[in-house]
Amino acid sequence: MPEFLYEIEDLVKKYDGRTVLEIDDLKLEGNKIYAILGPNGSGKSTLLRILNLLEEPASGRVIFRNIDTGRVGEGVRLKLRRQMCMVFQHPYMFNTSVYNNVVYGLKLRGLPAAEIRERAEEALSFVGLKELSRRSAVRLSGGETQRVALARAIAIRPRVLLLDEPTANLDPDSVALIEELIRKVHDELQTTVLLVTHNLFQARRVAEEVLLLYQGRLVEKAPVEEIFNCPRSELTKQFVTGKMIY
Ligand SMILES: Nc1ncnc2c1ncn2[C@@H]1O[C@H](COP(=O)(O)OP(=O)(O)OP(=O)(O)O)[C@@H](O)[C@H]1O
Repeated sequence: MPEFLYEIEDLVKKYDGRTVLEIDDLKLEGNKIYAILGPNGSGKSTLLRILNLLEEPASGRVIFRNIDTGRVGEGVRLKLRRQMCMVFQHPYMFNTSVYNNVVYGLKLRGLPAAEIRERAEEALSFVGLKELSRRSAVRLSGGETQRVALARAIAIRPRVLLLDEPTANLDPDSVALIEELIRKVHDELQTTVLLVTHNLFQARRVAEEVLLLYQGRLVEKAPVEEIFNCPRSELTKQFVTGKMIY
């Protein structure tokens, strides 16, 4: 087992020549829940996409489980990507049943039919939606849609779950349910979770460690209690106390 799940070294990401992310050193452990916080445009989603190997940095290294992802071919990269799963704020649902949406990634991976069925049923039970399996996935509430997206991700049994604002625009009950599921995925399936959120309270409730980004830089990375109670950086202090204007 590698000591770190991810190691980032001297990473620079640019869009149209403009640097949007610059992280010198970041190490993430396996089997933890991390929240990624920061103002709009601070690079949270970009960091998530880079960790998901969806995008490559302009320079620097992204090491996943001791493998330098910039030095491998497409085949290995795909294998690494299949250990990760990203869930978006507005997950895309195929216009078919909930069940068919959950089995999609499993079919893509060519798993045997019996295992596909077993995993899909297990995942739908996990998120408490077994009774909705035959329903149309495009006619669900926002909270149900997120739970189907989580079931679809869980069925793949990823090592890392990357969540980009999964509860934005949900009502408080749905938010509570999704947060409970995030913890359950971590506790019962030993999945590492990286959660991008604007909700400071959510970070406090769910995360074990917090990363604060500001203008593309990693300002602070610390256990959740430290970030909220005794942050080292003045910027973090301003951010968590709501005094940062942005
Ligand atoms: N595909 C792209 N092309 C050009 N610029 C981009 C692209 N994606 C992001 N950016 C820019 O990169 C910077 C970081 O964006 P990013 O979406 O990662 O921030 P964020 O912290 O997730 O923001 P938010 O909280 O608003 O979602 C922003 O200035 C954004 O405009």
